[in-house]
Amino acid sequence: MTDSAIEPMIELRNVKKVYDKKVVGLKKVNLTINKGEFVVVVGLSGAGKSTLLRSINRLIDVTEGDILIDGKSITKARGKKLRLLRRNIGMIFQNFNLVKRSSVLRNVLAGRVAYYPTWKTIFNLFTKEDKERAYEALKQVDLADKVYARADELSGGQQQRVAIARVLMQNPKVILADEPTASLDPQTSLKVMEDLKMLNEKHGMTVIANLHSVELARKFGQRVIGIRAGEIIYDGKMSATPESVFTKIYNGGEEDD
Ligand SMILES: Nc1ncnc2c1ncn2[C@@H]1O[C@H](COP(=O)(O)OP(=O)(O)OP(=O)(O)O)[C@@H](O)[C@H]1O
Repeated sequence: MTDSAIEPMIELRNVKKVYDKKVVGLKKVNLTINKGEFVVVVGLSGAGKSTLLRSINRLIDVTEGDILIDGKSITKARGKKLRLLRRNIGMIFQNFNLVKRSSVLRNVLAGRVAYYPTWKTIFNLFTKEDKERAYEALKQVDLADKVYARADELSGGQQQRVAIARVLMQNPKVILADEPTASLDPQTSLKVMEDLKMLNEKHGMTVIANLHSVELARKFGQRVIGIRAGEIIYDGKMSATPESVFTKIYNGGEEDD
């Protein structure tokens, strides 16, 4: 992206999250993520990485502050407005979140539910065009041959790539990936990250990924955000980030777990 094309996609303004009136998840976070960025978030367990991602699509409500998605406040949105904003945000979870007893095709089509009235999705009335799109999405993650398989017949890495095809069907502006490779082996993790990179580069989606692996963070992130105890303690271009930053984020005086 050229500098002239820099536009904010996600803006957090003084965002604070306190759980049960006592546990601090995020402390007055101010952050802007621009359109088309691939951002990795790193930090110890309990630092607040999931809280950050879950606040952005309002899986959890923040205690204070405001979050804007492409200029619109998700914090204040209700009803239809909230549904439309959420349609612009895709999620990838550590545990894939597939309907395990359903077919791969059905799972990928689920990416379109926000575009249909509920009764149509209950009766599985997806258009022929969407079924073709689902097949195309599966092709892009190299799983076209699994279209009629049951989701739970697939390996963990394949299931995560079905989740990526589902996000492709949803066609959001933003993807939030919460530890997408935590339950996968190193080689499969690499493939999943390559697919996320494809969504970013080929489809222009803005990606924020929480990662435990510094190696994967280094390889795929253009920008790195370090979080400790609910605060952003580092934010910079990956290419300009020395190893010492990671050492500090992971060994900076916080107890692990
Ligand atoms: N639902 C909840 N209720 C109460 N406290 C919570 C809840 N979710 C998270 N917390 C607390 O908020 C803080 C931040 O947790 P969060 O899950 O965001 O961290 P994380 O960096 O994503 O960690 P991990 O890598 O282990 O998922 C922690 O102290 C955690 O115990």
